[in-house]
Amino acid sequence: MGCSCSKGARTNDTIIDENINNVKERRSTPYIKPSKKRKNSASSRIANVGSSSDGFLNDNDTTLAVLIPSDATNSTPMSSGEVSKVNIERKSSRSVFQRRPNIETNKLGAPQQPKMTRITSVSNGERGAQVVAGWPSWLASVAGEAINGWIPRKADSFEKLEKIGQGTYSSVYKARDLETSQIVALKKVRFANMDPDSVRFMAREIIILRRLDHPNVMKLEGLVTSRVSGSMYLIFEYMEHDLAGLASTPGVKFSEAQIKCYMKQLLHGLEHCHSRGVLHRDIKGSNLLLDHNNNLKIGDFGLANFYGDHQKQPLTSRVVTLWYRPPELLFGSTDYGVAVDMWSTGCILAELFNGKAIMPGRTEVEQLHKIFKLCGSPSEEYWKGSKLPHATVFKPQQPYKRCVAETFKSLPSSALELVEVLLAVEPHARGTTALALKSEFFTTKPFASDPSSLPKYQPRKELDVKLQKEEARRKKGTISKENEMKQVARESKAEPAPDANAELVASIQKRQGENNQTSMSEKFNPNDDTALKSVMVRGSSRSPPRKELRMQRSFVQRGSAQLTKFSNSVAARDASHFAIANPRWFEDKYNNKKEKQKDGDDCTKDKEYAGKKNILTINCLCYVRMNISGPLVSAGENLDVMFKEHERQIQLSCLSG
Ligand SMILES: Nc1ncnc2c1ncn2[C@@H]1O[C@H](COP(=O)(O)OP(=O)(O)OP(=O)(O)O)[C@@H](O)[C@H]1O
Repeated sequence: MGCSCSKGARTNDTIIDENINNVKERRSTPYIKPSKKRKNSASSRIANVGSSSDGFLNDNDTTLAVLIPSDATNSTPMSSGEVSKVNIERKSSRSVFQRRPNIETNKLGAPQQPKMTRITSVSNGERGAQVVAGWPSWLASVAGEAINGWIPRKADSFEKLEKIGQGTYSSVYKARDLETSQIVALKKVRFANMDPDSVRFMAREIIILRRLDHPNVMKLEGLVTSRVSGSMYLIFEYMEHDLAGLASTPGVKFSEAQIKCYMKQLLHGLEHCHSRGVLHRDIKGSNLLLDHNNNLKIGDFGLANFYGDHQKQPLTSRVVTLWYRPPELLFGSTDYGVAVDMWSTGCILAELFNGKAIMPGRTEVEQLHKIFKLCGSPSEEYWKGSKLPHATVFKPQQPYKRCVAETFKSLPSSALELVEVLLAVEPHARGTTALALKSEFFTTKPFASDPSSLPKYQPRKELDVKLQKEEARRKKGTISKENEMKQVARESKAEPAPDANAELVASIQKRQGENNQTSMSEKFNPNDDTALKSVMVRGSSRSPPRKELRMQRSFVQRGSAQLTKFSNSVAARDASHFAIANPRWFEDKYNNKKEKQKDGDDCTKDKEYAGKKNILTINCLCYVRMNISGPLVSAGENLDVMFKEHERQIQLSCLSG
């Protein structure tokens, strides 16, 4: 899915056709008029309760309509030719409450890859109906498809209990559904001035979530929105844990059967996503949520997108958290498939046995180096056949030898075998979820445990929130040194590197590069506190070494031309300081036509989103310094020398810190 400002001359009607032809409505609950109450589903109830005391209703939410996923009972499939017509015609009479036709199937009954879905404006008639249903017009006009067929739930039918997570563009609250007494998670999405691009971005997440229906995929239960406040809540089942948090809990050690249990669920969930034409593109432990019975659900579809043969637009390569990012994305591939999720899955499998992340790179260059050192460099044929934008720059003069088996010799052989497959440097060799599920890892003893037979763990979310608050206070300098050390000791040992964090700096640099072809040394003043402030190396509380930026700076000077082309920097949370210190980035971010044309809409949106991730994410408990790096040599220079030098610089800067 791209966005409505994408290329091509397709009409809205065509777009609606595609969407309707390919969307399977997950809800089977018939639409119930708001005056009726339903008893069984959190998502299909309409409350009539008064205001909650926690302010949930205080920001104009008293006027909110509560949104309820709905379906009409009439769902007769129709030919694609009919769909558009009927859809357009029906919208006035049946408005938004019609059930969506099922996803198309091929002759064998297998679901066909959905065509690329575009978020698009709906017509006035449909929008009008959506507004009547309780949706704010700003939402209906931009994200009609995302809300189509659903009606709002009222905010006052939920009692907010506490904040349990802070995402990049969202806050997540634990809340009680007052109609069912069920505990749910409410993900509040903010929109800056109801900015259409961010609304579309959120809409893509909703459309994707609505297309998925599997026990191992987080289910979107419904939506709550405000006519006026510019925020919206996604309702999810409440999950007590996430895999990264659990794995890093002191005293928690997973057995082989337990790891199999989690991996099996992850692969089943992914299999479902892939079969529906969805790539997750951010598989990592913290996005794998677990309920109290150890049922795993893949969450956070904020970076997910559709893929497949129909996918004509390039996808962005700037997705997936760095530690879990496959080499083809680091090479700049914009035409990729399920293999990206398979790579991340391989990283998680090895990590669960290893007890810590296996390739914790801090820059994209370092990440690639770690990949080459562990998994070997790609074959000659791969390089020859590769049209990847950055491949020639990164081709080492001497191939790197693979040493996965030596590195993970302590793993059970069937696990190692699967790791070997999933961490193949060449994407086609990673196989599919189905193949992985048939591997010996799952078919030999000890078999995967039943989730409910696993130990029940103490919920950690509340603790995590406390830790985040402490961390925030610490950053403000209000926590004593002693407490700080305690804090560091509690930090997760396998906390991933900042999310898709190259994008922010890349965007900044790109924009700066386009406007001002000067070297980065002028852009990053090593004495500038905005770039250096509050930097903490993971697991250490020492202050940021200024040297690093200086060294990186001189590095950059050599390769500045390349750097403006594709910065591979890894910015930590502190990128936010930099971003904030560069307001022009904000001004430019939606106006850079050049970038849009070049990268396609998906790329642009994802970069913007990833940029936002850097700005807003504060839930990670670990911090790394901002490394300004990237392709530091011009094509033709010796890559091995570059890697060595890069590593030396990082080591030096760590030592000098
Ligand atoms: N259903 C849920 N139950 C409990 N906690 C949840 C649930 N969904 C999300 N969370 C928590 O809220 C936090 C943010 O959620 P999510 O990852 O969906 O948002 P995001 O803005 O995309 O975040 P990120 O920047 O980490 O990718 C996570 O740390 C997660 O643990």
